[in-house]
Amino acid sequence: MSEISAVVSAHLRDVPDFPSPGILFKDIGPLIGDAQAFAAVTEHWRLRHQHRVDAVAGIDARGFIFGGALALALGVGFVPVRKAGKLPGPTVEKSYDLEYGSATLAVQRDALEPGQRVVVIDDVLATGGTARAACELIEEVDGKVTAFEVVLELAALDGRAKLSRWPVEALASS
Ligand SMILES: O=P(O)(O)OC[C@H]1O[C@H](OP(=O)(O)OP(=O)(O)O)[C@H](O)[C@@H]1O
Ligand SMILES: Nc1ncnc2[nH]cnc12
Repeated sequence: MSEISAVVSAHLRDVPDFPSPGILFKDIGPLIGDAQAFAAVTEHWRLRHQHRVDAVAGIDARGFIFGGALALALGVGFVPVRKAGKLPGPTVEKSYDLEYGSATLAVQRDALEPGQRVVVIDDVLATGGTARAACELIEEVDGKVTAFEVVLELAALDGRAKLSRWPVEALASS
């Protein structure tokens, strides 16, 4: 196990039956509550994406926490991929299914300049529905997705199968 994988794994909390019965929820609370662990994640990604991206996109809501920190560390702008109905002005939207429900994501049409390179950030990759919708939205507003980065991958749910068009990196897997 790599050092960053061990740090992440040591700072995640399992919460059974949340938000609905049968779901084993992976809580990132302890990870972002620990300054050193949070910084280690951000620094790991900064080194991987430095000089390779023009913007960071984060997925509502937990992807905002990690993506915002990474954008600051890289010195690039941040693009929020928000739950629908929250962003003003013209948007593009996409509906999708996730492990415990369904939702719609939105991005502002003018969020990027054509061809800008974007790394998409989230906390958990489960079935992959959320991540695919987010990556497709970035492409719809003319961005180029360089990678999808996630803190934790739930490998048994095979979210990667929905993301074959983009490089996928997970800091830890369970
Ligand atoms: O791979 P999937 O099955 O699509 O699930 C992964 C998504 O589920 C969670 O988001 P949620 O919609 O619960 O939003 P939140 O961050 O606001 O809690 C998580 O933060 C991912 O975005
Ligand atoms: N099991 C899980 N834990 C945390 N976030 C999730 N998003 C989708 N499935 C999840």
